[in-house]
Amino acid sequence: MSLPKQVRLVEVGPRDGLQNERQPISVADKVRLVNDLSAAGLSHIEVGSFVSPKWVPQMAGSAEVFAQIERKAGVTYAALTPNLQGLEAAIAAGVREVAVFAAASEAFSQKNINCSIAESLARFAPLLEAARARDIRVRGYVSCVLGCPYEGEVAPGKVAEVAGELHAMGCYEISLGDTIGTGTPGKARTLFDTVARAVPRERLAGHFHDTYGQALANIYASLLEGIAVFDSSVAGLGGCPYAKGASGNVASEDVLYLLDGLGIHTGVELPALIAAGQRISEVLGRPNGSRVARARLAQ
Ligand SMILES: CC(C)(COP(=O)([O-])OP(=O)([O-])OC[C@H]1O[C@@H](n2cnc3c(N)ncnc32)[C@H](O)[C@@H]1OP(=O)([O-])[O-])[C@@H](O)C(=O)NCCC(=O)NCCSC(=O)C[C@@](C)(O)CC(=O)[O-]
Repeated sequence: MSLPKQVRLVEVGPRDGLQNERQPISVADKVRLVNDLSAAGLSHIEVGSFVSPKWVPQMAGSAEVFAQIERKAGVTYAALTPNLQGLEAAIAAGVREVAVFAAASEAFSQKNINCSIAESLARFAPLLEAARARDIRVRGYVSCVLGCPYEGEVAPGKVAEVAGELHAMGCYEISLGDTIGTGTPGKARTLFDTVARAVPRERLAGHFHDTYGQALANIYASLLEGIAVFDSSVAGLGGCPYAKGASGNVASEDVLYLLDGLGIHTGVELPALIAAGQRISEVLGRPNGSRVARARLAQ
């Protein structure tokens, strides 16, 4: 299969990137990050989550962040919602696109959202129905697609089953999450090849964490499978609070450098993205997790 000419980057830094941070991050800093990202040309930004504040305290101020961001035309500002309560809160905050999140591993599902995979899908059904009635788009995630921190290997067929159900329920796109970053390129290809039998390829996205340094290789392998949507996190921020050892998502700057090098259009400007990542890294007092940013900033 030939490489896609265009890729949509879904920036998950403000949500997946910051959700695990224990130190307080001001609403102003979160708003600045989102605005910096849209200014860099990102057209799809996950701004926050409407989940239980007891489970993920860092996302508690998401409504305030949504109230204060500058909304650029043509940019999707999305939020994670685990249930109807989250959807209602998101709608009240002016959100027009939400994401539900399931897993391909029972143990991870229990740890992350306190229910089985089947219960989570049953919980998402009324959410999708309510969202459809109010013209809210819903994206779906499947976690642990290339390994689970509690169960180990995960069968591609199980991922296909969960992804297929989310798609059948009405999720317009399914993002496959290598939550703990254990995937390798051959496995990523087999995964997409398998899941594409249940969900059309153009409805699939890749969400790779870089824990084992395989994320860019996995993205390249996925491009070869015809996947043209990738989630990434500026400065490589983040990790899931319910996946011990999950480091940040692959850095958006590094993915952009790869795609620019392949001549694949994204609409995102590397210098502005590097500046956004460096700024939030300084706010957090962390080294910048993007290799490309570090190299460019050292020049
Ligand atoms: C799903 C629940 C709520 C179940 O949690 P539960 O305790 O089973 O829920 P419950 O329905 O029994 O409610 C318990 C309390 O939570 C409240 N509650 C209930 N729902 C909400 C809501 N939406 N917003 C705010 N509050 C809520 C509810 O009102 C109640 O409050 P109380 O009466 O005790 O004061 C909980 O487990 C939860 O919030 N989990 C979120 C976990 C999370 O956000 N994980 C990180 C995101 S997933 C991820 O990072 C992976 C991904 C997507 O990036 C892809 C990848 O890399 O794999």
